[in-house]
This record gives sequence, structure tokens and C-alpha cells, in this order.
Amino acid sequence: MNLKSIAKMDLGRLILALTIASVLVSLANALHASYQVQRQQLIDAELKSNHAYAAKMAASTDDFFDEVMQQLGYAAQIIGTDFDNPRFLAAESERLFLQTDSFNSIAIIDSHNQVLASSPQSLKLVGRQLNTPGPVEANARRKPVISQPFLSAVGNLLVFISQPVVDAQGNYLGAVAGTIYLKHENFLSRLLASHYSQDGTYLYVVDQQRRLIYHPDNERVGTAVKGNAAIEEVIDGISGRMQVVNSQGIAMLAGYATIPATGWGVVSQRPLQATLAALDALMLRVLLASLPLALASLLFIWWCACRIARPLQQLASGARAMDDPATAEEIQRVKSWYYESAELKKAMLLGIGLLQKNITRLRQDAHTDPLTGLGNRRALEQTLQSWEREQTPFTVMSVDVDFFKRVNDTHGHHVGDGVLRQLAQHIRECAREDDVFCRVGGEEFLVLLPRTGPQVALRVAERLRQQVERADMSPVPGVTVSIGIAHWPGRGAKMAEVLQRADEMLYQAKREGRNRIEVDALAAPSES
Ligand SMILES: Nc1nc2c(ncn2[C@@H]2O[C@H](COP(=O)(O)OP(=O)(O)OP(=O)(O)O)[C@@H](O)[C@H]2O)c(=O)[nH]1
Repeated sequence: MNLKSIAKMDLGRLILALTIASVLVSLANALHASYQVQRQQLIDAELKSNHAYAAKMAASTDDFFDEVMQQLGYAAQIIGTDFDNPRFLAAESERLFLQTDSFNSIAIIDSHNQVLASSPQSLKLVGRQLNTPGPVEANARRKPVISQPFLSAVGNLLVFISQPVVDAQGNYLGAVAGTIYLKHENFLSRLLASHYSQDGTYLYVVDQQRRLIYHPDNERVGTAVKGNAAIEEVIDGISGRMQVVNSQGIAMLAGYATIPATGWGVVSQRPLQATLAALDALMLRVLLASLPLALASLLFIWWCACRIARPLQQLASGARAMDDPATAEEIQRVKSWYYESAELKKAMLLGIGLLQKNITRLRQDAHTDPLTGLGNRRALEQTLQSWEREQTPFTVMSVDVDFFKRVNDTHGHHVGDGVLRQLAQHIRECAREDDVFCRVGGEEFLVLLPRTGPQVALRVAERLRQQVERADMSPVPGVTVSIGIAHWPGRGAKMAEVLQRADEMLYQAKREGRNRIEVDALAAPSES
């Protein structure tokens, strides 16, 4: 829609368009604002919840390591009492393996990394020298150790948790260790998997080298994760929450916390989209729920807009025909029910009144002789046209002042004008109400008598002639008139000819001596 078509839009549509625009803008604004507020609240809540959960799982995992360390510590004390007894070591290893489901395997090694006993038996490790990082570190440090993940002698990715074994004198003998196979089901994975849910939320654990210790997707365990800001923070020992993009490019709301015992990081996260899905559905429901009322409001506004526009449209259509006398009545009927339209109506009625008055005056002026106030030639022609149309029979009297040139010459033009005005008054007095009288020349007048025969007209003319003859028109003495009479339709005479015939009769009267009347012989003798 361009500006031109907007400019031509009617008020009703304009109000409706503006209302629709403002309703849409307000609705969009309200929905957007509420969406943004709720979105932020949901994000904050999800981040908080993930942070709290990550912290809880980190604490639980730390407790788990604490507990297994105690179990191993207790076993180390017992083992230290009879370290040279292979049967005792095998029994103790079996007890430890069966008593708790914390470990996937148990191994007792001497200070040269040689396995003295292990469980389960199926591993067949007894007698083997283990040069993998876990046993090597345990013997090197001779302290309680939780190793970083590594590949075991039989190819398992595992964590080696060990306690040093010393004899009664405090001499270092070796270590007792439990392992957790990261790619197998283990106590740690059962603990961490308890949170995994179908709404897309999951939890994973990384070690100091950013390698996945635990992940719901078992295939990923042991792989390193790069470019994740949450992981960078958590392995630095910082717990917190943030929005991150995961390795598949999905936006995630992550909470993270460090496990003090290992320095590992626990990250709990949920896809942003899953968090906001309910909000999107809610917004759609709000939009649909508000539609019926919005439509009802629009219908009501449309109705109001029509009611507002109607008086203006009616006034405008009235304004197009202001010269028509019926327009004032039409405008009077317009129901201007509000202030502006009422004022407009008042102003238009005032304007129409003035216009009609001026038109009437101009019409009168255009048909009136200014000297005498009688009709002029235009008025005469109009009357003749209308009577010809209506076939109105009439008699015409052509009246002319005798020797008027002499009046002007003797008394001046001004006095001559006065004589013409007085003659006009005598004509008015002698005529009837529906007669038409005009001044058509200098001192020549025409009187049209509708539905009047020549005989009656003759009597009227005679009355006029006598009245003028008797009239005192000082300072002009003895003013007389000559009159010629003709009738229409007469005997086949055309209307244009009847004036000519009246003129001829007038000149005949002049020729016959003036102050007299001549009637056209062709005029029908009929009377009305
Ligand atoms: N005062 C005055 N004189 C007019 C007017 N119009 C025409 N006249 C004069 O009327 C006179 C008409 O004269 P004529 O037509 O010669 O005729 P007349 O003197 O009346 O003589 P007859 O008609 O033959 O009796 C002229 O002198 C015109 O100047 C007018 O409006 N006012």
C-alpha cells in the first residue's frame, strides 16, 4: 500500500488500520516482553538447577572416593600384617572385591609392581608385573593415590585407586588397589547416570586433561573435549554456570563443579531448546487464547469507526451539492453525535445558507433590469422557453414611451430614468400576479399575460395607457405610451414571431398618432 492509497483511504478504514497496527504492535510487544522475561527466568532457573546438581554430584563422587579410600585403607592395614602369605592376600583380595561393589577389580602389588593377588581370578594377573601408570604411580608416591585414567594391562580404560601397605614397623611393602573400568558399568557410572533424563539433560565428568571420565554416550569416554568454556573453568577448580555450545554445536545451559579428591569436573547440562520448548508452546497458547477477544475488539472498533466516519461521509456528500436547495435539509438530517462533526455540520449549514442567499441574489441580478427592477431580456427568454415547453398560451403587450428622446433632451437623462421607473411601477399596478413584465430596450417594455386572450389584454393595455396619461410625472408633462398587442399561438404563428408581431403593432400605433393601442389582426379572438 503506497502513500497515495493511504491518503485516499476513508476514515473508517484508516481508524481500523491504525487500530490493527496498534493492537498488533502492543500484542507483539507484550508477548515479546513477557517471552523475554520468562525466557531469562527459565534460563536462570535451569542454570541454577544444573549448577546445584553438578555440585551435588561432585560432592557425592567425592564422598564415594572418600569411602573407597577408607575401604582400601582398612584392607591395607590388614594386608600389612601378613603380606608374605599368598593365600591370605588372595582371600583378602576376594573379600574386598565381593564385600563392596565399588570396584571392577582388586589388585595387591608389591613395591616392584608385581601382582601378588587379584580379583576376579579371571583376570589372571597374579605374578605379572604391571608397568602401567596406576601401579607405577602408587609405588612411586607411596601414598593414597587416585590415578588419572589409563589403559590397563588387559586393555581396560580404568582409574587405579590405591592405598600403600606397610608392615608393623612402617616399612613400605606395596599397595592394595581397586580399579574402576570407565567403559564398563561401575559404581561411579551408576551414581552419575541416576540424573540422566529424557528431556535432554545429561551429566558428564572430565579429568584434568579434559578427557571424558563419564559420559552417557559410552563411546565418548576417554576422548578429549576442546573449546568448551565450562570445562576450562571446572578443571581450574572453579564451579559455576554458563551457556555453552557443545561439540555438536547445540546451545546448552551448563552448571559445573569440581570433585576435590581428583580435580575432575562434573558438568550437568540441558539443551537451551529443550528448556524453552514449554515456553514456546505457552506463548502459542497465549496467542491463540487472545485471538477471539482481539477479533471481537476489532469488530467493535470497526463498528465504532463506521459510526465515527458516517456523519463525515454524509456531510461530504452534502458538500458536493451545496448549490442544491435540498442539500440543507439533507445535512440537517445528518446525526452529528460527536463534537467535531456537530461543529462541521453547523459550519456547513451556515455556509449553505450564505451560498443559497448569494445564488438567489445573483440569479435575481442576472434576470433583473437594474433601473426599473423589472425582468430583463434573459428573464423574458426564460419565461418564453418555459411557456413554449408547457404550451402555455399568452398575449404580449409591447409598451413604448412616446417621444421619450424629447424627455431626455429637454429634462436630462436623469429625469428620463425617473419616467422609466414610474412607468415600470404603473405596469406592475396594472398587471396580475402571474403576469411577467420586462424592460427589453431603452424605453421599451414587454408585458406577458399567460392564458390571456387579446381582448382581455386590450383592456389591461387600455387601463395602463389611461393610467400613464393621467399620471403626474413632473417635471415631465403629458407622458403617454403606445402599445402593440399580439397573441400566441395565434394562427400558426411561431413563438419567435409573436414578439415581432407585437413590435409591429407598436410601430403601427406610433404611426397612427401614438398614445394608442394596436392589436394584431392575426391574434385569435378567443377569450380566457
Ligand atoms: N433616460 C434614459 N433614456 C434612454 C434609456 N434608454 C434609451 N433612452 C433614450 O430613449 C430614446 C428613445 O428615442 P427614440 O427611439 O428615438 O424614440 P422616441 O423619442 O421615444 O420617439 P417615439 O418612440 O417614436 O415616440 C433615446 O433618446 C434614448 O437615448 C435609458 O435607460 N434612460
